[in-house]
Amino acid sequence: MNGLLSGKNILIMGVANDRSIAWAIAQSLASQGAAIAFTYENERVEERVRKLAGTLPNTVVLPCNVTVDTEIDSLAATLKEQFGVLHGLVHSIAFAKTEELEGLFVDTSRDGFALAHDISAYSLVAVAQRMYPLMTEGGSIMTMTYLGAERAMKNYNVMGVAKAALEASVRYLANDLGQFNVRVNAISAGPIRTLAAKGIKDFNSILRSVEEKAPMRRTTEVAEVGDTALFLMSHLSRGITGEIIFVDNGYHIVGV
Ligand SMILES: NC(=O)c1ccc[n+]([C@@H]2O[C@H](COP(=O)([O-])OP(=O)(O)OC[C@H]3O[C@@H](n4cnc5c(N)ncnc54)[C@H](O)[C@@H]3O)[C@@H](O)[C@H]2O)c1
Repeated sequence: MNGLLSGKNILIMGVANDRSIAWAIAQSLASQGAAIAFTYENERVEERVRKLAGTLPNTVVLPCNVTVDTEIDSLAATLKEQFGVLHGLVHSIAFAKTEELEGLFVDTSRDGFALAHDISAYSLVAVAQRMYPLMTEGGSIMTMTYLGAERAMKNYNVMGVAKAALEASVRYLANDLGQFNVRVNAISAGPIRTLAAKGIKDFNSILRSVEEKAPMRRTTEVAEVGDTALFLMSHLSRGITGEIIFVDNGYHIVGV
């Protein structure tokens, strides 16, 4: 097959089920010929991830809980063995305690703040650190963020602060890794009903407000994010790094 990503090896982290944004990204990348390595967080999701990966050609499935450095080390070693060269990394991982995603941000606990930042922001740095040395032919790294990084949004709370750290990390990583021909960007997606979104209180009212106010008058479809990820992973975006690209049907540009 001669696609935009033929001959490219891409690591996708963050598939939990067929609603995961990472899964939509995988489908877009596979449609253009990418060979994909998937990771799963733990045994609870392993079976589901293996089943999904099995529906695409050229895939491998490996474990990686991003809070454990040794698991990221083993992942890098296995990828080096299996792929030799890596061309892309998709980071689509976040977590905060449910109780921190409602009520007031001012009530955030020390533990909850640290955990949300560890999994949702630091993990990008931890993974990029071990993967860029495998990108010997140049590479593209991307992560997933949300408007709550820039605006104080009801119930998003500590996750918004973690996303702000993630977006700043994108810029610092981009500045570091450009010299190795590695680009680092983020997609800021509009709200999409996924497992992670279930944790956010009143998610339905957020979707309704987007339908009313977004210039395109509709919510974000997961395939729209997948196709932008395809652009970011391909040579078509070779001049873009350190950028946050909104895929939200224009919602973020609208005032009252
Ligand atoms: N759904 C939305 O509305 C929306 C909007 C903008 C950004 N995002 C972001 O998109 C990304 C993907 O979320 P999603 O909506 O597809 O939900 P999802 O629940 O399908 O994906 C979240 C993933 O994070 C993984 N994860 C959590 N803790 C982990 C750990 N310790 N180690 C390894 N993996 C871990 C989970 O296994 C899961 O695969 C997240 O960063 C999320 O914040 C989501």
